[in-house]
Amino acid sequence: MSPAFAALDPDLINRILIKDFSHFHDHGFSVDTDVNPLEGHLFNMEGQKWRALRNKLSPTFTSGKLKWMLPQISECADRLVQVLQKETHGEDVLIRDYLSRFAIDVLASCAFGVEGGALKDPDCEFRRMATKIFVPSWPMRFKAILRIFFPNLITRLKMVMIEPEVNDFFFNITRQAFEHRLKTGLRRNDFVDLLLQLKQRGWVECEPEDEEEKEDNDQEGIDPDTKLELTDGLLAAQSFIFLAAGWENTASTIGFTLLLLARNQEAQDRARAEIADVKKKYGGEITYAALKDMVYLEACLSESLRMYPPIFGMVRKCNKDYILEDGLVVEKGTGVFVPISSIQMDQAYFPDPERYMPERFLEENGTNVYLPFGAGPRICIG
Ligand code: HEM
Repeated sequence: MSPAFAALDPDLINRILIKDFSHFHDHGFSVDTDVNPLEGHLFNMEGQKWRALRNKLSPTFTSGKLKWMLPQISECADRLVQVLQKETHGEDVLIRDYLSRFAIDVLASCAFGVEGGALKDPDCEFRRMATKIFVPSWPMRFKAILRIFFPNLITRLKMVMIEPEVNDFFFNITRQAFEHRLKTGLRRNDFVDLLLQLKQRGWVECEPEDEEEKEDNDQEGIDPDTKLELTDGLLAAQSFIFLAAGWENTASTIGFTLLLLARNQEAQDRARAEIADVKKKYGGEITYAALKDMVYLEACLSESLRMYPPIFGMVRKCNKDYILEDGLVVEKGTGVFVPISSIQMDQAYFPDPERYMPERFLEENGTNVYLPFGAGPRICIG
């Protein structure tokens, strides 16, 4: 077993994630993409390869591209409302399940270009396969635990880490989507279109409005010119992480926000009034600009992410000895942990931390202790 180091001081966290990132650029999960091609995604990639892939993928996650995908997201939201109206009959329901079905339909549509169908049929094939990523079989769970304690064993023994059925399902729908679009010329304004652009040209076009969002990730020790072969396997792995990283995080964020608003009538009334006002201003339509105008609703989501961050902590592997201010050395190979939820619930940084106060986020406070999406070059890309 290897030693680990937990960073609790905000300045130190800031140095690890941003200023001295070149010592901590990897998450530290060993993967063998020949055996597990779907594991070759951005989250698992390390060093030069990660840098090269992040440079290629970051233009696919600008607000301009999100605007593109809004019609697909709105369509799923309308379906969610219809299903709730049809199935609930004014009675209590487990909203978390509906949100999970909504999120999977959005991701199926945006990341794979297919209709997930989970809102219509909770047992649809897409949802069954996606569920197996989070609730794997017992042998897969055993291997996942083995990986935590003996990461190298998994790669040395060439163990399969994703159920073959799940691997084939997601690999095939991405390949079929590529083939279909190449044959028919169909464009859907989704992630598949962007991955196809990458496959064909090697880069994704940036709208002029997206220029200022371009990431500047030329970090010390990482060569931005590393060549990366954009195979179908590598591209399918990126749709796969879009699903794996986006599904539960999105459903849980909306779920907790609804719960907190249900418990805080004043905040709920203010959010409802804002939505009604903004809808009126935009002629009853929820456009991208209208969403940007819902500042209180955004503060409600931010406060919910403070209290219940879906990812409670971040991990890093120290890739180059690092000397702390008191002279202590964090040696190369040491695991580093940043506990997001404990910092965000610390009253030194957020007074009265148990209280739901969206107002905290109405003013730009430049805090470096609010980390639900991480920070620095490896911040959540979604
Ligand atoms: C409420 C929703 C979400 C939360 C709270 C969240 C949070 C996070 C966090 C904490 C990290 C780790 C950052 C680090 O290690 O420094 C991360 C990484 C990542 N997230 Fe998200 N995420 C969310 C939604 C999404 C969505 C919708 C996508 C879809 C594309 C996504 C894709 C990723 C990817 C690919 C990474 C790895 C980035 C890299 O290593 O360069 N996330 N996310």
